[in-house]
Amino acid sequence: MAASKEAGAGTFGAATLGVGAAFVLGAFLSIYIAAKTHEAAMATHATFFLLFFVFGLFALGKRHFDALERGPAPQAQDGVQYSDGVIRAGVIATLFWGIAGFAVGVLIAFQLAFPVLNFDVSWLSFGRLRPLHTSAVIFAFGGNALIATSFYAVQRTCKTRLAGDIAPWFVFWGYQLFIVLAATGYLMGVTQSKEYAEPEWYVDLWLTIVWVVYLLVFLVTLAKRREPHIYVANWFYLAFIVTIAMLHIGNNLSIPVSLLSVKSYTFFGGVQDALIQWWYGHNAVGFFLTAGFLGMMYYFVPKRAERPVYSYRLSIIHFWALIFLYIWAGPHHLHFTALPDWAQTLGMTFSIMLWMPSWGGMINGLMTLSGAWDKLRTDPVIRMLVVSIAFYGMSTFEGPVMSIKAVNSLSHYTDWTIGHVHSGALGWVGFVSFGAIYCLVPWLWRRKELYSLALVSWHFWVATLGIVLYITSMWVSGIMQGLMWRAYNDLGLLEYSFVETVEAMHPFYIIRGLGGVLFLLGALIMVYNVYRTIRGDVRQGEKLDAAPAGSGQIIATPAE
Ligand code: HEM
Ligand code: HEM
Ligand SMILES: [Cu+2]
Repeated sequence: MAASKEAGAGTFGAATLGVGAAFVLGAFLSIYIAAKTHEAAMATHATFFLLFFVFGLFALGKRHFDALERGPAPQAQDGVQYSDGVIRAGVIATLFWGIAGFAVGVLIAFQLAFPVLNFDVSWLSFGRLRPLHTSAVIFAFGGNALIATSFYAVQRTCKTRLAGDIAPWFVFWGYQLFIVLAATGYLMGVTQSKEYAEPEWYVDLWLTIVWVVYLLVFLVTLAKRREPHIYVANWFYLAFIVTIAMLHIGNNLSIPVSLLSVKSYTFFGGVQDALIQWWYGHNAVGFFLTAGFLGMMYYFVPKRAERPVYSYRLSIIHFWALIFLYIWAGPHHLHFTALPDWAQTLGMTFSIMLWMPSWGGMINGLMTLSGAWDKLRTDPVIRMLVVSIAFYGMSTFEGPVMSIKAVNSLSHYTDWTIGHVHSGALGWVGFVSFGAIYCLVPWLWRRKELYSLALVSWHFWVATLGIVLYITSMWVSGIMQGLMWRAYNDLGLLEYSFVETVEAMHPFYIIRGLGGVLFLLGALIMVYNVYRTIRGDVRQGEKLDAAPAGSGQIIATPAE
């Protein structure tokens, strides 16, 4: 089906014309808004939209004329012409945004230690750079990694080409536009002040369009699969895509002031707004930072280890339990607030139960290596993947503990939360993505192996040391901070002033910053390694005892 579409590219297809028409309309709307608005930020963003549509039109035209004079069809695998170009672009975007996001993380870490680094410039102030960091690492780095790996896994496990010709590219470029709008918006002070959902209404609408196309590409690819079974990684990816759509729309319901203004007012007020926000925020962790990356784990760990998933049955239980429990746990972000007590207790209870399916997933991932444990020694990519699973286990144990109200009364608002976040973010999300990229690059660029496995090993150790410095310093700093806040003297007065707690945290902020530098350094080593691999180089004198895992076949179909 897809192949015939490729062959029949002689005339402008209906899809090309439809998308072209939509882009023309979009361009005119952008010009109108840019010309009429009184807000500099809106004018800037309308111009970005305009550029997107104009370049989009050129790209459509170029694609059409290239198709007219296309040479012999590219090489097929398993008799399928996979669409890999968009995945290659996704891998590069992941690396690019990863470096940007980590670098901003390092900067804001040092701003907390040395406030002079705010430079008295509003654009560079901590308040604007912090959401820039969180969005860059979660949505730009993590999101691109998820889109790219999901496009890879769904094609290979369904033995069919990705649905649509233009659609996957629209998802890719549309998503990059979303990132640029969000990031530049924060710098200009445009935000609706909802954590992890800072972008304003027009950016939200744009993301909704992109996301729906993403969902359609994924679903139609699944529907035209040439394998009877839908492999478990796809369920996790699908749960991620569907739930993020639901959360994004729910939490961003708002009324814009006018078509020409960036400002909007949220639908909800007071504690209802808080509850919706943390229903969103918690499940963004659950479905973006967890379910999506579990999809990655379920594809890349078995592939790299060349072993089937340890227990397919466990993966099914793990899946349903995880998605059922996660959705109720959001109130653990609102302990001791105006939220009714029963709701807080409900959130706590579901969080504690969540420990079980989380560890089910961890066990399934780790035990997939049974019989291949020697690969931990010989293959640093496997080592990276395994350690990511270990961090997943650690943060999903810490989370339930922190959700207990007695514990949360100490940990809430402190650096302990920040430590928890980054053991999940750096250890789990970061490492599983790095592992997947190290697998993907040789497969996508048709290289035998990476330029250097020794450099992967360096990346692994440098980054691991960075994570350890980050999270241990935050545990100490966080618990100290919490204890200092609640310390009373004999007269019943507070023992410490606020500024004394800030002073006490200073050394730990420096340690955290250094940890961040190491993590960033590791990522730069990866970029170099990937660059040399793409160029087709192999490092001299390197002993390759790790057998490269082949690509193109489904390694793990159900054992039953
Ligand atoms: C070089 C690596 C990194 C450094 C140095 C770093 C540093 C920081 C700093 C200083 C903060 C603000 C903490 C505060 O307000 O007290 C922060 C927040 C945050 N970072 Fe990172 N970060 C890094 C990587 C990442 C990655 C890879 C992710 C996710 C995949 C991530 C996710 C987050 C999140 C979600 C928050 C907000 C936490 C909260 O509000 O509780 N970070 N980071
Ligand atoms: C069973 C799994 C988990 C549970 C029950 C859980 C629970 C919690 C709790 C209780 C908090 C503190 C809320 C507060 O005091 O404000 C928290 C914060 C957070 N957790 Fe987890 N966690 C889990 C797994 C994870 C994982 C795997 C990640 C990252 C990949 C993660 C990312 C975060 C983030 C980003 C925050 C900070 C939210 C904010 O205030 O900005 N969590 N989690
Ligand atoms: Cu949560």
